[in-house]
Amino acid sequence: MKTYYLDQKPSLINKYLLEMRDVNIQNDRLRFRENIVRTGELVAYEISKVLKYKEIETQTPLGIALCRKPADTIVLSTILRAGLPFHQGFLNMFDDAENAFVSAYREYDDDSHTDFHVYTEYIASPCLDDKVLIIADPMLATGKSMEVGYRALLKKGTPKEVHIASVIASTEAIEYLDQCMPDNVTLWVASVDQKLNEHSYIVPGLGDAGDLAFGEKL
Ligand SMILES: O=P(O)(O)OC[C@H]1O[C@H](OP(=O)(O)OP(=O)(O)O)[C@H](O)[C@@H]1O
Ligand SMILES: O=c1cc[nH]c(=O)[nH]1
Ligand SMILES: [Mg+2]
Repeated sequence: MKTYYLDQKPSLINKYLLEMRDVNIQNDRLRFRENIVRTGELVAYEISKVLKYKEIETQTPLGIALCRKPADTIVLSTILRAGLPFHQGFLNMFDDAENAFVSAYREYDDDSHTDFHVYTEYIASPCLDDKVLIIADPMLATGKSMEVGYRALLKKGTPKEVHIASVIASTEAIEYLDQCMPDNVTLWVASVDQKLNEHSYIVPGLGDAGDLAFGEKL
């Protein structure tokens, strides 16, 4: 699985990551969501550089200009709920894309909140046959939500190319996805952290992305 690490080069992604991680800044929910949106926009721009384009002659007021646009239909998909602002960032850039939504949630096996299974309940997706599928989820901790979401989406068709995008991924999640995803999948991560804690949260990470964006859930 080809993987791009986007914080390795200087860009504003680094500043947005700092603000999302900082315990004194991240509790401003409006800023937290906006930083995820903005990171989504920048990751989408990076992905846009590897897509195929077709040439189109377009009429300007003064003549014909040869322009280009993405050749394939793009489907933006996300995993509810933390994925919503990240998805919005992608949609700001790929404004005429089709869209898909999958829910995934952890169900812990006991009160210690260590072992869990990931279930998916809801899916709304267009046909994915021969399209470019981008799956955006800000956090890849164990990688299981992404795997479950990806498998649920594949019931809606066979994309020609798949891009997985995340804000923070653990090394474990990258290794996990590397062994369970096929060759036509490319991973784009803003940043990588080495550790997971006993609850499978990324350390240092940023905490719970869904709660920071939308508030705590029961
Ligand atoms: O790689 P994993 O170990 O599967 O963990 C990552 C998942 O955790 C977060 O969602 P969460 O389960 O917190 O749900 P939420 O979006 O409703 O907060 C995140 O958005 C991923 O979907
Ligand atoms: O670190 C993590 C792991 C799962 N979900 C999150 O929001 N953060
Ligand atoms: Mg959460």
